[in-house]
Amino acid sequence: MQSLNVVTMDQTYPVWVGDGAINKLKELFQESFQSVTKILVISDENVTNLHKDVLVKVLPEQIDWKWHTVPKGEQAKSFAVFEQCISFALESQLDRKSCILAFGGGATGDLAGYVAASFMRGIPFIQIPTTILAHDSAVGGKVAINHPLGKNMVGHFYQPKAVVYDTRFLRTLPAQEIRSGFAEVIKHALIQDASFLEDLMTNLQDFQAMDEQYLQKCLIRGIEIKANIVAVDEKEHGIRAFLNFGHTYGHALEAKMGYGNITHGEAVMIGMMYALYLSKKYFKLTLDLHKFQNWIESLGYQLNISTSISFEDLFNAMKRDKKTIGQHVRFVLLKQIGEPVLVDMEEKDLLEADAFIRSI
Ligand SMILES: NC(=O)c1ccc[n+]([C@@H]2O[C@H](COP(=O)([O-])OP(=O)(O)OC[C@H]3O[C@@H](n4cnc5c(N)ncnc54)[C@H](O)[C@@H]3O)[C@@H](O)[C@H]2O)c1
Ligand SMILES: O=C(O)C(=O)C[C@@H](O)[C@H](O)[C@H](O)COP(=O)(O)O
Ligand SMILES: [Zn+2]
Repeated sequence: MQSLNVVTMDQTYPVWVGDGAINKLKELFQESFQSVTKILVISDENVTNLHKDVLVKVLPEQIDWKWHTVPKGEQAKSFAVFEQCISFALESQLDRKSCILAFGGGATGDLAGYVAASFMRGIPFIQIPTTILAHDSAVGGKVAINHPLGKNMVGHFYQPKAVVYDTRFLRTLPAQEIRSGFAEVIKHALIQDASFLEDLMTNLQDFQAMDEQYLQKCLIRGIEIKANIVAVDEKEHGIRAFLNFGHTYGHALEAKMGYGNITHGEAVMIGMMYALYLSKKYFKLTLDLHKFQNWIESLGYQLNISTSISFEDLFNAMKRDKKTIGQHVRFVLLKQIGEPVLVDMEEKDLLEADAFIRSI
C-alpha cells in the first residue's frame, strides 16, 4: 500500500492506495475520529450489491451507522437524490459530529460530498472510491450535482478528511468503466508529464492485460499530478483549470446526450481529441495526432458522435461552461505535452474542430 498527502489551505489529508487500504478506515476512527456520533454510508446500488460486506466489516463497532443506497451512475447526481439523502440524514438523526462515507465511483463521491458539504452547513466526509476514474474525483474536493443545462453546476469545493482507495474493489469493474476511468489517467499525463504519456503509449495496449502493479503505478502518478495542482490552486482561480482539459466539449456532450448515456471518461476522451486538434492549430503541438488516435481507438475508445446533436447545441452548452467568462468560451489547450494553457476561443475554430471530430 502507498500513501500520499493532499495539502490545501485549511487542511492536509491522506490518500491511501492499494490492496487492503480499506483497513485504514478502522485506524482512522480509532485515532482521529473518536468523537464521531454517527456514520452515514452513501453508496450506489451496484457497489452496495458487490462490496457492502467488505465495508461493513471495517466499520467501527462503537459507532452507530446507517446505509443509504442511491441510483447508479449519473442518476445519483440529481436534485431529487440530493434531497432524499438530506432527508435520510435528518431521519437518521445525524448531527454536526456525524461523518459521511462516500462509497463508490465519482458520481457517488460527488453527490455524497455535496451532501456532506450542505448538511447543517458541513459535516466531515471520507472518500472510499471504487472506480479507476475516482483516482481523480475522490481527490481535490470538487463536489457537485448536475443541472439539466450543465454538468456539476451546483456544488462546492469541500475537501474530504481522507481518501481510502482499496484497489481490490477495481477487480469487479466492467470493461467500459475501466476505459472511462483511464481517460482521466491519460489526461493527467497529457497535461503534466510527457514521459508518463510515453510510458502509457508504449506499455498500455490492452486494458484486460494490464497488471495490478502497473495500474496502481498509474493511479498514484495521476493522484500526484492532481494533488500538486490542487495544492497550488484549490479553488480554481488559475492553474486548476488545467485539470479541465477535454472537459469543455466533453461536458457539453454529456449534457446534450443526456447524463449517463455516455460515460464521463469517454466524453472527456472525445473532448481531449477536440482540444488536441485545436492545440495543433493554435500552438503547433508536436504530438502525432494520428498515432495518438490509433492508440486510443485500439484501447476501445469510440470517437464518433451522434448526428442528432448539432454544433449549435454543443456551442450553447459550452457557453455555459464554468470557465466561460462573458461570451468567451475558454479552452485548456496544450502548447506541448505537459504545458497546458487557457485560451479564449473563436467560434469559427470551435466549429472547425467539431467538423474534425465528426470526420473521424
Ligand atoms: N469531483 C471531481 O474532481 C471529479 C473528477 C472526475 C470526474 N468526476 C465525476 O465523476 C463521475 C464519473 O465517475 P465514475 O466513472 O466513477 O462514475 P460512477 O460513479 O457513475 O461509476 C461508474 C459505474 O461503475 C459502477 N461501479 C462503481 N464501482 C464499481 C466496482 N468496483 N465494480 C463494479 N462496478 C462499479 C457504478 O455503479 C456505475 O454504474 C462523473 O459524474 C464526473 O463528473 C468528478
Ligand atoms: O478537479 C478538477 O478541477 C477537475 O477539473 C477534474 C475533472 O476531471 C472533473 O471532471 C471535474 O468534476 C470537472 O469540474 P468542473 O468544474 O468542470 O465541473
Ligand atoms: Zn473529469
